[in-house]
Parts: sequence; structure tokens; C-alpha cells
Amino acid sequence: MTLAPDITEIIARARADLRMGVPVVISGKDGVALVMAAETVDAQRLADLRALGGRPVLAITARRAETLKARTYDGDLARVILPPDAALSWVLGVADPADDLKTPMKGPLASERDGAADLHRIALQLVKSARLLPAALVLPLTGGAGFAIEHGLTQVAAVTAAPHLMRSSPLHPVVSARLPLDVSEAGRLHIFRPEDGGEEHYAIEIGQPPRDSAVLARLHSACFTGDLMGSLKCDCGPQLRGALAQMGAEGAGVLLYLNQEGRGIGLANKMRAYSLQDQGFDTVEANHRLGFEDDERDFRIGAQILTLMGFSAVRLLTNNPAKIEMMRQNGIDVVERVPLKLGENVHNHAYLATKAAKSGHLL
Ligand SMILES: Nc1nc2c(ncn2[C@@H]2O[C@H](COP(=O)(O)OP(=O)(O)OP(=O)(O)O)[C@@H](O)[C@H]2O)c(=O)[nH]1
Ligand SMILES: [Zn+2]
Repeated sequence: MTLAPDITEIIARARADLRMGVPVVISGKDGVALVMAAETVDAQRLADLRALGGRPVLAITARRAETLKARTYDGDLARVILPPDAALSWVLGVADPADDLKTPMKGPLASERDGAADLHRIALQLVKSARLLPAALVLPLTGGAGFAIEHGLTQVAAVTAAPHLMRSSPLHPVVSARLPLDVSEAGRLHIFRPEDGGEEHYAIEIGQPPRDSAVLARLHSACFTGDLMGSLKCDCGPQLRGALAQMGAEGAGVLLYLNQEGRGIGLANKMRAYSLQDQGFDTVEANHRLGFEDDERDFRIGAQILTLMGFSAVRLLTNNPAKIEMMRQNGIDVVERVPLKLGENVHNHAYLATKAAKSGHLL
């Protein structure tokens, strides 16, 4: 019998801690480090971190480092040395691009070159998966593992955590129930829950699509602004309703509603991206300035849900070739791409053009 949390559960705890501003400890083969999310650290905890001595760094992604002209010696990330007099506002200024144009000079920033960056990499993956800005304060500790126990902090073992942070958590069906919809009275909503304490994902099944032939399917990523508020900045609302309407008209289909808001960066970060777009950056540049990749979604989740529901082939409603590729790589045969061109307007025209030019979307 073991009542202790396993690595998935420890990661979930660490995520919750970081979101609240509580530090976590990451241990690896090269040592142990204290980690705080730049977005949620407060002045007191920053002072506490400094009081421990040593050489704290602010780990940022190579994307963010590029904007700030910080040297990247570790490939995908930079370890920016925390200047001795740097205040909390400096930490936030490096992490958050909101004021990049107003106060362009955050540097010059000096980056750490020596030593390993393994713990920093795990730290960044953790804060990203907590849907926070991808920037983490990291302080190597000399005290070792005892430090976490002494201060009651969550301790994550890097080697065991790494594979879990790289893959999406297994999902399990929780419940399904009849849900008559305006597009079809034969609707059914299925709920899927990940093992890692993350957000649940949903599937709307229309009619009774046979499992042995290709089902009309849509992988819809959550968009609070477009789906619910009628935002004109994207095409999500019309695509959601259009896909359901087509399934209703054909009498069968499955729409996955994946809770990967903002292409996987979360609503708060998507609003940060919108704010950058108001400063003149396009949707891809905005993600990069924030330190994210263009698209942080994990479409393996969609393939997993389809498989759990018994589907192995789809007619996929999409204009995004990456979705088709991901389905194929994860065991779902895409027998046909069904275009879904809806909802273009004066506000989202440039956004859709950027997706076509930079993300390979089909017109
Ligand atoms: N980061 C970010 N996310 C956005 C932005 N605009 C919309 N989104 C998100 O993008 C996702 C919508 O993508 P999808 O509707 O799946 O569209 P797609 O990947 O372009 O592919 P198809 O619609 O299938 O062609 C949702 O999660 C939105 O919240 C933006 O400017 N920045
Ligand atoms: Zn949208």
C-alpha cells in the first residue's frame, strides 16, 4: 500500500504551488534548486531568495531571450543573472513583455554560461504547464534535499518528472449524458478527465456515428472570447457553430471541445498576446515575445479521446494541416479534410492572413 503521491500528483501540486507564488524545489543529478514563478513571486519571497545567498538566475525561453537580446547558451533557454540590486519590477519586466515598447531598455542582460541548465528547463516546463508566463527564478541550493522538508516545500525529481511534462496525461471517461441541441436533438456530451489534475476535455457526439467508418469530426480548442462572447478578433465562434450545424445536417459527427485556451497558453496569456497585438505585433510575434511557441497545444489529447470513443478514422473539419498530421501520427486516419472557412470580418482579417502565411493554414 502506498498513500504517498506519485510523480504525476507531485507535479500537479508543484503547479498549484507556483500559481500561488509558493516556491518549489527541483532535484536532479547535478544538484538541487529552489524555483519560483516570475509572474507570482512577491517582494518578500524575492528578498527571502536573496537572503539564501548564491547566484540566482531568471530562466527565460529562447523566444523571450531573443526579444530582450539576452545571450542564449543553453539552446532553448537563457539563464539571465539576477543583478544584486534588481527589484521585483525588474523580474516582472523581464518576464512580461507588456512594457517592452514603453521601457525598451531592460538590459544589458548577462546570461550564465557555465553549469547545466537541466533544472532550469524543468522549471520552465512547470511554469508553462501552470499557464503562467514562461519565466522562473532558479537558485541552486547547497543544502540538498533536506531544504524542501525543512520548509515544507513540494520537491520534484527532475529525472522522473521530465517524461511526464513532455507527454499529455492519460485521460479517462467520467460520464456521458443525453444533451439535445438546437442543431440536433440526438446530442450526447462526454466528459474526459486527465490523471494529472489538469482540465477536463469534452466530446459532443451527434447521432450515433458508426465506429467502423470515418466520422465527421472537429477538434475545437477553447476560446472563451470567441465561443462565448462573440469576439470578432478570431473565427472560433462561427467555426464552432458551423461545425455543429454540419454534423446536425449530416445526422452524425463528433466535436471535441479541448480546453486548450489561447492555443494552449491560457486565457490570461492570450489577453497578454491581445494587448501586444494592439501594439502592432501579429498573433505569432505576440506569442514569441511572451516566450511561447506559435502553438503550445497538444493534439495527442484529441487523438486519445477519439480512440477512447472507439473511432479510428475521421473526416476532419479543419484548415490547419498540423492537426491532420498530429492525428495521423497518433493513430487516427484522416480520410478527408473538410474545409471550415467561416466568420471572416474586418477585425480578424489580418489574424487569418497571418495564420495562412506563418502557420500554414489552408485558404
Ligand atoms: N495565443 C493566441 N491564441 C489565440 C489567438 N486567437 C485565437 N486563439 C486561440 O486559438 C485557438 C483556435 O484555434 P482553432 O480554432 O483550433 O484553429 P486552428 O488551429 O487555426 O485550426 P482550424 O480552425 O481547425 O483550421 C483557440 O484556443 C483560441 O483561443 C491569439 O491571437 N493568440
Ligand atoms: Zn477564438
